[in-house]
Amino acid sequence: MSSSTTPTDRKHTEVAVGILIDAQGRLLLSTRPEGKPYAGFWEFPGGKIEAGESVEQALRRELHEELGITIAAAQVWRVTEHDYPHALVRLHWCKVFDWQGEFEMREGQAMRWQQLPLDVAPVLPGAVPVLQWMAQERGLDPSAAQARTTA
Ligand SMILES: Nc1nc2c([nH]c(=O)n2[C@H]2C[C@H](O)[C@@H](COP(=O)(O)OP(=O)(O)OP(=O)(O)O)O2)c(=O)[nH]1
Repeated sequence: MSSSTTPTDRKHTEVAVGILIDAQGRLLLSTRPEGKPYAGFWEFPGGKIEAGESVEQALRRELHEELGITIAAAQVWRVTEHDYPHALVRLHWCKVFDWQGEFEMREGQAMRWQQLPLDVAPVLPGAVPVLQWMAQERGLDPSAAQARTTA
């Protein structure tokens, strides 16, 4: 019998992620703040779901904390998983079309509104499938969703 830890032994970290889409169909990406794993990588805004929170509540809290905006209703669109060395994450992706307030980068992150294919890189690996689905929805080649350059 092996006592090693198999991937199924790891507990998922539940994460709420917002795909903010503006009137021109652009997507909001921001950089991961210093001090976090993958600092400087581009990601969609969001964060860990706390005990007792729904995905929507967690997303509303995180976007307020990180960006200073208040979102209207948000429904889960897709759920994905990614196994990082630092955590096994389950990502609950919500498209968000309505929000109130002015954007403020409260964690010192950079932010860009992006069309596909992106012109920022590198992107957090756990966000790649979602970029491919978004590209597919727009009739673009999914493999070209990310920037060709490496930043
Ligand atoms: N926000 C966000 N997280 C993502 C994306 N893709 C992806 O794999 N993740 C992963 C990275 C992290 O392991 C996890 C989010 O955790 P986090 O550390 O950013 O969350 P948090 O702000 O609540 O962190 P904390 O400092 O409060 O602990 O989800 C994405 O596009 N956006």
